[in-house]
Amino acid sequence: MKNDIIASLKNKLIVSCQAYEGDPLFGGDTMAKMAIAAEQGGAGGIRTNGFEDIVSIRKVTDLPIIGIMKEYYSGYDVYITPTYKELDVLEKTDADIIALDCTMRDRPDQSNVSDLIKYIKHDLGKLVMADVATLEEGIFAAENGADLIGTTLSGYTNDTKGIMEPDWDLIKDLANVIDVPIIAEGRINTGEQAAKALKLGAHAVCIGTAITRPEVITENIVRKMTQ
Ligand SMILES: CC(=O)N[C@H](C=O)[C@@H](O)[C@H](O)[C@H](O)COP(=O)(O)O
Repeated sequence: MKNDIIASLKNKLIVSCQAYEGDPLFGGDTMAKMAIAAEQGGAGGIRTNGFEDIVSIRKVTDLPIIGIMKEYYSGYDVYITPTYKELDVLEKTDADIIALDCTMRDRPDQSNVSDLIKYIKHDLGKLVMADVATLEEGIFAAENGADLIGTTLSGYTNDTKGIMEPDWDLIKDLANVIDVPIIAEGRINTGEQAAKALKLGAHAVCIGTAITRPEVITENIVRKMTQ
């Protein structure tokens, strides 16, 4: 069953359906509609944030769901499923896969990546997607049992800040070095880029902003029109 879920994602597009409080599309109802639209368009999986959105999306699709819970703790940079507290919320959902920050940065509850991965796999019985920013973090997460490795955090840590394109080198290096399937994620905005990620060895591609954040898509177009 678990292997089937991973196999079903091969060469597929995962659409990240996320909106924050204050965003025009915020809410479980709109995120569920986004997920339906993604499925109609041929997506093979959904990534989404928080209890309400996961539950709302599960009601409308059988596609594999990657669930995260973003929580911001003062004094800490880790915010994608940072502590056991968020895992205990995600446990109550039907997300198939739980994604979490697997960088080496300090976590608010002093937990560590290795124990968190074990907890998700063995105690919660769910698949683990490790969101990383570097090759070393990807290798560490794979060695510690992660089922999928995502390039999600490249460009968003002190070490990797300033990368504006998808991190092609990271996608390629992870795919070459690690047996665990790689999800190419972060700043992939076109079909051509998604196809390139697969060619570099990614198992699947996850796209958010370019599909599900119309305010950002609009802003980018308007900016180009006024340049
Ligand atoms: C760094 C971070 O917090 N990434 C988040 C992870 O869930 C989301 O905000 C991104 O939208 C997602 O990774 C997809 O990336 P993009 O939106 O670039 O296609």
